[in-house]
Parts: sequence; structure tokens; C-alpha cells
Amino acid sequence: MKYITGIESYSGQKRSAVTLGKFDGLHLGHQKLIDKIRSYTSDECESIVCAFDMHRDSLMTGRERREHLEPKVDWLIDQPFTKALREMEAEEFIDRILHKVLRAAHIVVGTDFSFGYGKRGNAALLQKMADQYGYTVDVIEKERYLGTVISSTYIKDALAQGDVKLAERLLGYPYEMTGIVRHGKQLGRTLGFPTMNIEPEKNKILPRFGVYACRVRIDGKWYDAVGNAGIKPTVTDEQRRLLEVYVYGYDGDAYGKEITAQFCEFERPETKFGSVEELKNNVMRDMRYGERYFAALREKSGE
Ligand SMILES: Cc1cc2nc3c(=O)[nH]c(=O)nc-3n(C[C@H](O)[C@H](O)[C@H](O)COP(=O)(O)O)c2cc1C
Ligand SMILES: Nc1ncnc2c1ncn2[C@@H]1O[C@H](COP(=O)(O)OP(=O)(O)OP(=O)(O)O)[C@@H](O)[C@H]1O
Repeated sequence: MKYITGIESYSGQKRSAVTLGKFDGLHLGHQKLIDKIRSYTSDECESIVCAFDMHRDSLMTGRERREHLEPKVDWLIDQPFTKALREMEAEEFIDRILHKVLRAAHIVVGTDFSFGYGKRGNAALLQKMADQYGYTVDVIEKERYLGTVISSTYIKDALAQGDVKLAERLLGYPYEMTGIVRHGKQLGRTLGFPTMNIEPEKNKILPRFGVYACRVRIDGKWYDAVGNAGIKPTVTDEQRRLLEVYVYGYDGDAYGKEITAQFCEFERPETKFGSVEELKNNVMRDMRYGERYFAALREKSGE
């Protein structure tokens, strides 16, 4: 996959199958559009995801989006949502960007896709200009989960409530975050539970502050874990968002390593305990919860 920032730097020579939108999270709805552009790829036609970057709190970092799309499409264009773009007339966007720059042969959008100044551009306008510019348009019905349309907003709402299981159903994969293991206050070790701290990127959304059963990848190997997403109000006033995980069966030194954590199930909200002793007792209970969670999972899958 080729990755660029800004449509103007596109240098593809072939015709293209293009899909456009914010694509935050690459959920099951987005995946339908991506499958469609992939179905058009050939010696003459490359697939392009054009993702508008809104610079707001997001389900995915830019790197995560790249990694998810890497094996799937030929091009990922990250397009900052600039004033010039916001104010471009829809017809000009079709002519200048889709036709002249991207050489679109196929355009794939969801039913509610809108673009151009005042959001005047939509699927109907794309269809109206299709013959003139020689492209086809696929307007994909919105994918639903139990009757509700899947959207990035819906997934953000689920995460805000700690419902990481629902988020996983809507995404089609577990919600996750990646970071370099940093030194904490090193209190955990003295309290009897050594942990790994990772900090989310600035705009990366953490689920509701609280304790979760997690899966953690260290050096390519997956481990069961239990972790707290939040600000550790019992021991610090710093307000720094962190995910802190206790990893079962890992006794190496993970400082400086990049790890990825997947959120499996919400256990309880993060709490400001009255004493470190109370915190410790609760973390011990969380560890037993995590053991039960993964034991039950294994039993279910017959392992
Ligand atoms: C499973 C688990 C649950 C936790 N729950 C809370 C909590 O509810 N409230 C809180 O203030 N800190 C919580 N913590 C964070 C602890 O305060 C932290 O692990 C301890 O102070 C060690 O921090 P350190 O890594 O900076 O040394 C939790 C940590 C873990 C691993
Ligand atoms: N559930 C869905 N099924 C099919 N296509 C979808 C679905 N959701 C969005 N799309 C389409 O995917 C493209 C990118 O959508 P976009 O990420 O902008 O919207 P979204 O997921 O609804 O996010 P938000 O909630 O932030 O509006 C658009 O063409 C949109 O119409």
C-alpha cells in the first residue's frame, strides 16, 4: 500500500476505485465499502481510500489506520480537512479531485455521504455526473447491528460507557491501543502487582475509565491481562491518561517495549480509594476477576 498525505501529492497512473469519508475506526460499515473498491482492482485499476482527517478525538491513530489498510488497498490518502477543501464546490471536487487527480473509474460511498461546500455534494450528485466523467457509482446501504446503523459515533458512545464488547461487534475486531511501556511511580511492584503503563496518543480515545480484562501483545506473543484505563486518582492528581496492565505469566522486563492491549470486558469503574491498602485489596480482587474471565473463556472454547 502506498501512503500519502494530501490528495494533491497523488501520483498514481492508473484509473482508480475510490471510497471517501472519515473512516475513523474502520468499522463493519466501512469494511463493506473497502470490500467493494477491492473488487474493482485489476491491472488497470487501483483501490484508494481517501480519509478526511478531522483532527478530533478518534478511535484510531493514523498509524493504526495505515496498519489496518496495508494488506487491503493500493493507496491510503490522509486528507486534512482544510478550509480550502471545506469551501470547494461539490462540482469542482468531482472535476478537479475525483476526475483529474484520482482518475476515478469507480466511486463507492455510503447512502449518507456528503461533500463540498455546504455539504451540497452527495450520492445523487455523483450519479448525475457519472456519464459526463465516465465513472460508476456504488451507493452502499448502511450496515446495521441489531437494527441500529453502525457509525464511528455509535462506537464512541459504546466506549464512553465501557461497553467494549459492543464496540468489538461494531468494529469487527477488538478495540485496542498501542504504546511504549513507561516507568510509573514503581509503586505497583511494592504493592505486590508489577504493572506496565502505556500512554495513549493525544487524540486516541480511551474507553470509560475503569478496569478491563485485556489481551496484551508483547514481542509478538499474546498474554491475558487485567488493566486500568484512567488517571489513578488514588495515587496521583496528575490527570495523565494511562492504561496500566497487570500481565499474567509475564516476568520479563518490558520497559521501553512497544505493546498492544485489546479491551475484552469491562469489570468496574476506576475509583478514588480512601487508602492505598483499599486500592491494593481491590486490585487483588480485579486480578481474580481476570483469572475467572479468561478461565471461563477457555472453557467455552474447549481449550
Ligand atoms: C487492575 C488494576 C486496577 C486498578 N484500579 C485502580 C483504581 O480503581 N483507582 C486507582 O486510583 N488506581 C487504580 N489502579 C492503578 C494503581 O493505582 C497503580 O497500579 C499503582 O498505584 C501503581 O502505580 P505505578 O505503576 O505508577 O507504580 C489499578 C491498577 C490495576 C493494575
Ligand atoms: N454503517 C455503514 N454502512 C455502510 N457505509 C457506511 C456506514 N457508515 C458509514 N459509511 C460510509 O463510509 C464512508 C465513511 O463514513 P464516515 O466515517 O465519514 O461516517 P461514520 O462512520 O458514520 O462516522 P460518524 O459517526 O463520525 O459520522 C461514507 O461514505 C459513509 O457513508
